[in-house]
Amino acid sequence: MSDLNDYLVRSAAAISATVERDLTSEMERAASAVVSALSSGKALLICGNGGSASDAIHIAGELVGRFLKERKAYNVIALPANAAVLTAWGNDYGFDTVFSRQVEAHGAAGGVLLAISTSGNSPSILAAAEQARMMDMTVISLTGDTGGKLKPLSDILLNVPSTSTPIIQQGHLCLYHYLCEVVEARLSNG
Ligand SMILES: O=C(CO)[C@@H](O)[C@H](O)[C@H](O)[C@H](O)COP(=O)(O)O
Repeated sequence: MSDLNDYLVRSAAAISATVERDLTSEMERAASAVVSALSSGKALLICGNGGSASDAIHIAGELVGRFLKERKAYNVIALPANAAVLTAWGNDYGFDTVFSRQVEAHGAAGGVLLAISTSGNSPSILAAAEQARMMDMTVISLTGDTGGKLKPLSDILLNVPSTSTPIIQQGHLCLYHYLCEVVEARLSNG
């Protein structure tokens, strides 16, 4: 088998393992929390580092703009997208609180934080989840196999059964595209 096909087989295996884990009920709870927040004027805030920062921005693009349907804009903010806040706060106070500071700014009780971390152990993500919990927000986490230190800070854990960062990220893409589809369908039919 070529290296490419081997990579594709390993990627598909992680998706199959996610099917076997059966995250159906967790995904239903996640979609309900997001629909409830957005329909009551609360924000969905999303954070992640590196590739997961790109994922956060990707999700905000789908939900502020459009995914599959023409409909109103939704109140969704990708916290890694604000370079001025990241650099000012990170430079002056340290990187670990760059997302928690923004949760404090934009979050509210009844809102949702979607925390994306393949390891589940990134300090900036843990601090954001702690801040969201303090503010009575729902914390939905996209992680790798164990959920790491983020698991006990999460109300809903969507964990892809792999320990490879890029392969976990590929699983996250499937999960959050599905979440966008369900949220958009429910909000635009409501
Ligand atoms: O995209 C990749 C690897 O695929 C990297 O940029 C990766 O996201 C970074 O190393 C992150 O800092 C990893 O953080 P986390 O997923 O463990 O929270």
